[in-house]
Amino acid sequence: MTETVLVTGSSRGIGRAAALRLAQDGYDLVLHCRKESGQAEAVQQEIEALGRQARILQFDISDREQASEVLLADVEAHGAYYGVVCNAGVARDNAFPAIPGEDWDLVLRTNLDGFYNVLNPLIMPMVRRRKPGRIVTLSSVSGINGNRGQVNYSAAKAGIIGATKALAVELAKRRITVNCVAPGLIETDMLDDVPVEEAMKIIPSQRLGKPEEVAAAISFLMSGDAGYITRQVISVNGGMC
Ligand SMILES: NC(=O)c1ccc[n+]([C@@H]2O[C@H](COP(=O)([O-])OP(=O)(O)OC[C@H]3O[C@@H](n4cnc5c(N)ncnc54)[C@H](O)[C@@H]3O)[C@@H](O)[C@H]2O)c1
Ligand SMILES: CC(C)C1=CC=C(C(=O)O)[C@@H](O)[C@H]1O
Repeated sequence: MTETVLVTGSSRGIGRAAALRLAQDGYDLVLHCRKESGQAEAVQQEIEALGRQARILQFDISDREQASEVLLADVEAHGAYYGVVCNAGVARDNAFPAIPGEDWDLVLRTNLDGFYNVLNPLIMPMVRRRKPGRIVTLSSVSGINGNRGQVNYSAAKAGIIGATKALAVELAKRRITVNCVAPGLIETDMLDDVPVEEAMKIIPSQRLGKPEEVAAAISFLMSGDAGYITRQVISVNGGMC
């Protein structure tokens, strides 16, 4: 039977690339978007053209009730997932004294609370499958190193690493691995406001990464070959440290 993987925020960027790569790997997909269903439908069509199935869920990952309701209804209708990629995320950059409270809350509620809101309803159905499973979260070089202008984002992304490692310990004996991918600067809409020429000075590879290069790491962690890898953070960042 074909296994199913949920990728949050899969209408564009890294999430889209991950969904397409996982479809090429042979999984059926549960795509997810907050509201822009046109882009998600385009990804759905690309996946169906690859011969795999894809359905689309819509919810705001910072909305605990909505996330739980939509996810539990999908699991009830189609069964528990083999894999989950917690990819959706936002940044609202500013020097710390200038971060308004609402941008602190938005970034923490989306990136860090999103971990709980998406995974909490899904874990017990995955455990009850009594089969191997895979969870991959998305942190950032900012979560590992801390980054100027990203105190809110760095806090949330560091929190994701801690949460990922702790959940990995809880689920290891259930054969469910939990790992994190930490990208550096990747060519997506998220970089629209980032001064890329400045950033280039700190990237040894001297180029931005491609969403497909992050998707390749996610693909490996999702695979059967990665069954003995858990509680790890894999950086995809051109050598930034
Ligand atoms: N692009 C980079 O350089 C970079 C670097 C490190 C980490 N990341 C991380 O990778 C992940 C993907 O980023 P990307 O570069 O593809 O960005 P992106 O902005 O292109 O995509 C982010 C996706 O998340 C969705 N999303 C955001 N908030 C949401 C919410 N509240 N509810 C539902 N969906 C929501 C967006 O709609 C979008 O589809 C993010 O977690 C990001 O923090 C990106
Ligand atoms: C280092 C800096 C230019 C940077 C790191 C990580 C990002 C991310 O989206 O995770 C970027 O926003 C960027 O600020």
